[in-house]
Amino acid sequence: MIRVGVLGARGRVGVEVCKAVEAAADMELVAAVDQGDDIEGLTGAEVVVDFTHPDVVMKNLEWCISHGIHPVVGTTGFDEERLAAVRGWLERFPATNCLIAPNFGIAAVLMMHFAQQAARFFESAEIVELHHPNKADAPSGTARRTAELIAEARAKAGAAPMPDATTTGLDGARGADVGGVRVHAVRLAGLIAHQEVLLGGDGETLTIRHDTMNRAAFTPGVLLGVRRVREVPGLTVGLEHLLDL
Ligand SMILES: NC(=O)C1=CN([C@@H]2O[C@H](COP(=O)(O)OP(=O)(O)OC[C@H]3O[C@@H](n4cnc5c(N)ncnc54)[C@H](OP(=O)(O)O)[C@@H]3O)[C@@H](O)[C@H]2O)C=CC1
Ligand SMILES: O=C(O)C1=N[C@H](C(=O)O)C[C@H](O)C1
Repeated sequence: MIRVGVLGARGRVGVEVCKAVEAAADMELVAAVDQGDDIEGLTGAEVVVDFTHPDVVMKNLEWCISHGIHPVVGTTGFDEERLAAVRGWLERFPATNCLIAPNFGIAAVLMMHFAQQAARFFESAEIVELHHPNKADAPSGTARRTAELIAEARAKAGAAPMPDATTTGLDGARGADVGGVRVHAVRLAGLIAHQEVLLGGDGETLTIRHDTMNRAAFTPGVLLGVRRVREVPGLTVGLEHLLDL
């Protein structure tokens, strides 16, 4: 039995993660911790799943790693500086590993993978992410990661800058620039989590769309991470590394 703790246990995703861990035959939910609870309650867990908030996740990770607990992290807001800090903590505690995934949905991981594969065949690529209005961050971690993957694929292929003759207009109208890829964030009541990757070329376009219908959709990926994190040394970023893509 894997002893699992959950941070953000009363949150939208945390609730689903607790249910999934409790239903898994090879796991035991030993601690469910949320805002105002004592993090020391996680002592005794082998793996901790974190779905909290970008403002608190770094403190949580430092605590878990320094206590020899392997974190599986869904919380977003990671940039290179944050990832470097996590790598530094893991170097000090080399028996501890960490998985950070901007999206634990299997279909979302495939969407990112397909976008990366397609990127080099098109002149233009833009991303539209659409989420519920209670989301803390913009753009989404998924959109930011997708843009990075597209930018990497374009650079590797020696692609020219994307055509864009815009010189005037309202600030923000062209979205955020992530490595040269424009990312547009929609926040709309009724939505959960969705993304379109728009690719355009000579006389044709390709749209890759992903839709999350409920938050239980993240749990098979989270359980996979919990099962595998102890075997994958150091820091792993992205669930794709645990899938045979
Ligand atoms: N990687 C993935 O597949 C996915 C990632 N996410 C990301 O996960 C994060 C959480 O999303 P979501 O569940 O919608 O958010 P919620 O706000 O619904 O849940 C977060 C929970 O964490 C609690 N919390 C805040 N600070 C702490 C703390 N220091 N210790 C313990 N608990 C704390 C919050 O309490 P309170 O409300 O009182 O502050 C809340 O109950 C976001 O960054 C989101 O982008 C979401 C979906 C999928
Ligand atoms: O906050 C959310 O809801 C989600 N956050 C993650 C992100 O920022 O990419 C994953 C998914 O989009 C849902």
